[in-house]
Amino acid sequence: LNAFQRLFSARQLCACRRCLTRSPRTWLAACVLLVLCVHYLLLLPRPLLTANSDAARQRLAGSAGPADSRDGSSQRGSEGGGGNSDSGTPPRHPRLQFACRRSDAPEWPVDLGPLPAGQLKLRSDAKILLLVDNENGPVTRQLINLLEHMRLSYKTAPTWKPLPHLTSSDRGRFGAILMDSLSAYLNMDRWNRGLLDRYCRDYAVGQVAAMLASGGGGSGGVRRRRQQQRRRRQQQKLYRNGRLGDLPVWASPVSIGDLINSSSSGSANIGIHVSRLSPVTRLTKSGILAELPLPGDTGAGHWMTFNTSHEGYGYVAWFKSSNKANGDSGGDRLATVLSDSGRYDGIARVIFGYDFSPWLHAALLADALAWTSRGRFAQSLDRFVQVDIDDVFVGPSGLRMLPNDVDALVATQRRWRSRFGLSGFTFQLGFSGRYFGRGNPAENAGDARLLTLRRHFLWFPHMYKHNKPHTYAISPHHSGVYPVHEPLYAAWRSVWSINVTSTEEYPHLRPARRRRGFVYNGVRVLPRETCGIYTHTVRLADYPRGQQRLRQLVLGGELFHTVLLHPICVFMTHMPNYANDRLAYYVFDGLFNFLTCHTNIRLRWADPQRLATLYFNSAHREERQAPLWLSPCADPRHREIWAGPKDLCARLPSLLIVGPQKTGSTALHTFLSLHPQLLPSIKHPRTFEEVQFFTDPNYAKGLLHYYSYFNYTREFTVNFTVDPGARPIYFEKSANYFDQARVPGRVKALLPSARIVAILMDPAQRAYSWYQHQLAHGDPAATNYSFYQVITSDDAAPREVRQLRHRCLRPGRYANILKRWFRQYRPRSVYLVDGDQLRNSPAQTVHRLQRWLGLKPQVDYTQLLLYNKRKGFYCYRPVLSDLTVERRPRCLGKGKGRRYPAIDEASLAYLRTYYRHDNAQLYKLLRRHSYKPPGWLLALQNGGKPVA
Ligand SMILES: Nc1ncnc2c1ncn2[C@@H]1O[C@H](COP(=O)(O)OS(=O)(=O)O)[C@@H](OP(=O)(O)O)[C@H]1O
Repeated sequence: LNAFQRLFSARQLCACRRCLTRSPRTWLAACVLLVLCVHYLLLLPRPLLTANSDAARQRLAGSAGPADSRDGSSQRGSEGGGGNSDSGTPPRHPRLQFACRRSDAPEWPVDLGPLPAGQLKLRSDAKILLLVDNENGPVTRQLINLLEHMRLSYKTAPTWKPLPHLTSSDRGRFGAILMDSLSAYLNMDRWNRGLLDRYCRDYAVGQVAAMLASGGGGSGGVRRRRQQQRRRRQQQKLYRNGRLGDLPVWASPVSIGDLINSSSSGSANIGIHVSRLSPVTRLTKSGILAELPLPGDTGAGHWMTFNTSHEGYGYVAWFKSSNKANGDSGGDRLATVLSDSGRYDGIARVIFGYDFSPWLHAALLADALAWTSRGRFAQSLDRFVQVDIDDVFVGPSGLRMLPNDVDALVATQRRWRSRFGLSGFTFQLGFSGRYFGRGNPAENAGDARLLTLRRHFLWFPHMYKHNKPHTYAISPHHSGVYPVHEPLYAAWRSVWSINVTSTEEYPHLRPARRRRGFVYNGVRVLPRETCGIYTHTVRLADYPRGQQRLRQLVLGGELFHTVLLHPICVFMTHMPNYANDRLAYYVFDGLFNFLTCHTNIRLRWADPQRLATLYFNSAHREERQAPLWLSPCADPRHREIWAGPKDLCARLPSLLIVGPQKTGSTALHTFLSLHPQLLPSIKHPRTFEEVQFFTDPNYAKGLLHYYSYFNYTREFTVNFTVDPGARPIYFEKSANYFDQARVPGRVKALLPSARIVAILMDPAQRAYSWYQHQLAHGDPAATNYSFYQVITSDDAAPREVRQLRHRCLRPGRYANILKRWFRQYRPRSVYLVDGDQLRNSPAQTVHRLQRWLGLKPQVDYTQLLLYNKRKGFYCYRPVLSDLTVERRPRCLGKGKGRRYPAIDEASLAYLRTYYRHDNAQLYKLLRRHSYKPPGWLLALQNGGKPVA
């Protein structure tokens, strides 16, 4: 009836009724017409007729093809009602087709038993321990990528080395153990394996591991080859009888090619069946049949399949070749993902027989982590999706939206709301008024239609004349959003009260998994994701590097991963994606269909205000911080859009003395300042020579704040005539940079080619010096507790004592801290000063440093630094602007080089033990990177005897 009503207008229908009542001949004609219609309807494709039947529902829900063609036809109706009836053209946009199938395999036994109970005393910020056999291997990279996507914190440790500390103060540090290679775990040395298993049992921590048929890939390098050989040997040892070490599981590799060939009807009937009953599946829809080859599969060919008869094990996913269909004997089923509820040895496990490149394994990995951790690492099933359309009026004539495209926009909103549960879904349109009505007549009609239907959408001001304020605004990155265009944020707040926006890191995008939101100047900035379509992607046939790429991106690729693993996704699309081939519908319909077919994800929509509240209040609390300030100097496009002072790039420091505290950093800073080419930062009234920009709360003050420390005229410093080729080097010293975890990344982002100087002195002496410093400042913890009491205090001690202990001990763990810096800077950009040498022979120390910095001219520090008997330290002779040197040396302030009793024996002994492991690590680290270890470290490694 609906179809009839659509085919004929109301007037035609009434006329028809009048005819029917008048003549019997018309009655006859009507009957013939009716018979023809019935006949036609019976010939219609079955899914339409049996939409409620089970089979049809599967096909409709799963296959974007038939479902969408139905939707397409109804949408066609609505589009036709608006624009297409004008032109009479059929819908132009392509549809993304894929098979959505349900498993019909008999269910495999499942482990319904409870997970083992342990003490469950985990630290509240429990991490995942990622045990890797191949640090740079593809599986490790995949795992790290997925963990970053899920924002789960992790610690990587090699399987063949001693395990990291698993507990701290009676609490477990790790909530799950993830491994790139089960065979490496099974071949671990007995002590490590015992320790790990014991930890897992005691703290009810599960294990998730991959077991590859090939034993892990990788090529090149002698070391790499040796590792491969080792792995191969491990595998061979493991397969002697096919049993996986001491687990009651047998494994055998299987080739997908062979499986497909052996199937009677080709690849169509080969797939991975996901259990309907397994307790592991959560994000992944149970009972699906994922077709092979799986989208996202990098195609290594061989899968590892498992077999077990132990009742504690359950099959999460398996192959079943169709030529043995309905094989209730179970002989043709080959498990690819296996779960172990822990009834065998008290440890819950999930084992994967392939890497994590296929989307199914990415989803099952998230499920496995949630299951083995009893929900600790479980994400919500809600996924909020917002779609922005940039520059709705901007585009060359011939590519812009027509009235029917605008109607399709409204119809799509409605369809997504009802079909995908995106209740209230509304497109956000970027208003760029300057370009309104700049197309051909049909396109101008499209622009007009957009305005007529304006209330169907949300709008944000964008680009030219931001005269449509709304509480959500997109940063116009053309005018310099990145790092953050500070005046723009200020204007948003003060003029339009805008407090939410989203942004990309223009012009260098980070991969989706690394994008983070931030709050700046009261504006909450959500990270924006890319969905593979841009202004220039207009037609599917012309999609860059082939349409197959876009297909893969949606069906299990990066875009699928983005929504699968991120609770909140803001996508930026562009006006031409909704005209022409309407690629936006191709992408999002395909994506939503694929997600609803294969996962239990609940698609949601919220307006930007709510979205920002959700994002910053719950899921990403830690992101309520300042943005990461990137250098506007590194890229010409950045420099072009930088709206701040033009000499910023020349003035940003290229040398940083990072501490740690109490190692002589002030002395080094003062001595370096004597050099005419080195220009220190302006003094701060409270922190003196220290800028402390990269630590909180100063970091939030922004780039201009940092710049202000270096914005002075040359007269401020000594006006030497230096080598004409030499340029001034701005530098700063902040001793608290060294051990703050966020600082190396922040420094690298803003000063990518800076040189870093750190001073290493005996950590025991450093800890004691800090205690004396606090004592001199009247710190109650230092006043009321002895040094020994402070450093040996435990978690039951008063808060201020624990804090002091922390500040005494933590910066001395040099190896761990230096590794953080080495992750950002190559060792050749990091100079390490021996603290004892700086104190006892500063001239030689600074000479070496000025050579490393390549300074011209070289300054003779033996003339400038003189030992002062009264002070017991070296003092300096200031250099005057007329190149003369002051006669009377000046010493550092009374807070540097204090007089206090020597450290007591008991404290020293305690600290020697405390730092033993760290010092050994430091020694190795320095050797590995070809540094000469400082004298005190050599002496300690030499059993306390000084080394010549
Ligand atoms: N020439 C000279 N003059 C004075 N002091 C010197 C000098 N060379 C090294 N030292 C040692 O520097 C220690 C202070 O370190 P910092 O400047 O890094 O301290 S701070 O973190 O900036 O507060 C300071 O620590 P204390 O002896 O505990 O006061 C000194 O041991």
